[in-house]
Amino acid sequence: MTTPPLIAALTGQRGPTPVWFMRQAGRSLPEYRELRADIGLPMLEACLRPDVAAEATVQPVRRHGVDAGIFFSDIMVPLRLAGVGVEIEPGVGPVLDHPYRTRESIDELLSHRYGEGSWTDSTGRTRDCAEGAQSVRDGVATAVRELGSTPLIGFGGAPFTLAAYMVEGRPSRDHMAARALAASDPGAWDALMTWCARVSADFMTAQIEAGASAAQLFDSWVGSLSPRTYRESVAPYSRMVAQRVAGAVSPVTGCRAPFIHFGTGSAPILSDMAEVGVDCVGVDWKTDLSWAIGQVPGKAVQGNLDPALLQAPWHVIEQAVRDILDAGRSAPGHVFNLGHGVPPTTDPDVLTRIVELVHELGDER
Ligand SMILES: Cc1c2[nH]c(c1CCC(=O)O)Cc1[nH]c(c(CCC(=O)O)c1C)Cc1[nH]c(c(CCC(=O)O)c1C)Cc1[nH]c(c(C)c1CCC(=O)O)C2
Repeated sequence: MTTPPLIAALTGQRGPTPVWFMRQAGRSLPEYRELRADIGLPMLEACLRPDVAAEATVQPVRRHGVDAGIFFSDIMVPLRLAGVGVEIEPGVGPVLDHPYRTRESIDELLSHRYGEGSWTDSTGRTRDCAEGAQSVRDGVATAVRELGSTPLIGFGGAPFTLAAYMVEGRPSRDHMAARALAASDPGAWDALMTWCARVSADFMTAQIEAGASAAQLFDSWVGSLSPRTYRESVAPYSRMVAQRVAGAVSPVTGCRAPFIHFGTGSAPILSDMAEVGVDCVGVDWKTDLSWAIGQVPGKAVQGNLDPALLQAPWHVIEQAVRDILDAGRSAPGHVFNLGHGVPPTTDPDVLTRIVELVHELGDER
């Protein structure tokens, strides 16, 4: 069986440049909006319907011809399946029943484990977390079957990004409360970050053992940290996730899942992120790709088209794609992607056209 271009690029083998898009499943697709309207479930419950998760995963692959599916779930799902009260507020993001910023609230959390306990759904019914964890595995297995030879990427949230939502209780611009806790109560911070690392690693492991061939750890909000705080208070926990996930074997490849690590605002810490134990570093749109490649020698890179350019005239997009592909050739491996997620208002035909261009030009690698 030939190695899929995504896996080849992530493992430093020569081959055509693969392309996929963060947030490719979602509101930019009319078929996704129709699917969500038909089922009428809140986001996190929709993620726990195996049929819905599989269909949402496959939709962008079917439409765009991308070289990977990413499992349709959310970084908040493992928290929900550990019994944490959290919802996704449309247009806002994750909102928790209460913040976790005292030692008492964090100690109470430690008794919760991924797939244990219960939660209450939108109809008021008490749901079993173990049933939800099985839905994740079933959704991955269904998506893998429907994807055929196209690999599936499993994912999770990095400990800092999860902890930032938990301490703040909702989205925050600067994560001040989370950063204050790390500085003022290292014991509470260690307990919270260790818990987030374990819950997210268990979620990613479940996806790999159900058939995902690669894995991505999203540290979306890592850009609010100083390099010193990242190295001292965050990197050790991201390393815990990478080490735990490295022990998972995909039944599709028979191997561990190549590990991609992405964050936004990460230029000052790119080399530190690479050192937590990754095969590939995702580069945000604010960072010059050639410079980034120099920061992470020996690693594949992923990215990094500015999502804002998706609104630009085609000649602007084409030149940017060419520049990124040219820069990517100097890395051991390059996966073409955006420098963050697909904006919900994106014209999906533009994404399809970018895939065609990358496939046309990327063969010259
Ligand atoms: C920070 C973060 C979250 N979730 C995620 C991150 C890291 C990626 C990133 O930085 O964008 C990860 C994520 N969330 C989702 C995916 C599935 C893959 C994909 O979308 O392609 C992935 C990989 C589904 C989703 N997760 C969410 C959507 C939008 C839900 C919808 O409107 O249908 C999707 C497709 C909801 C969500 N979930 C979260 C946010 C900020 C939002 C947006 C809220 C909004 O603007 O309405 C938390």
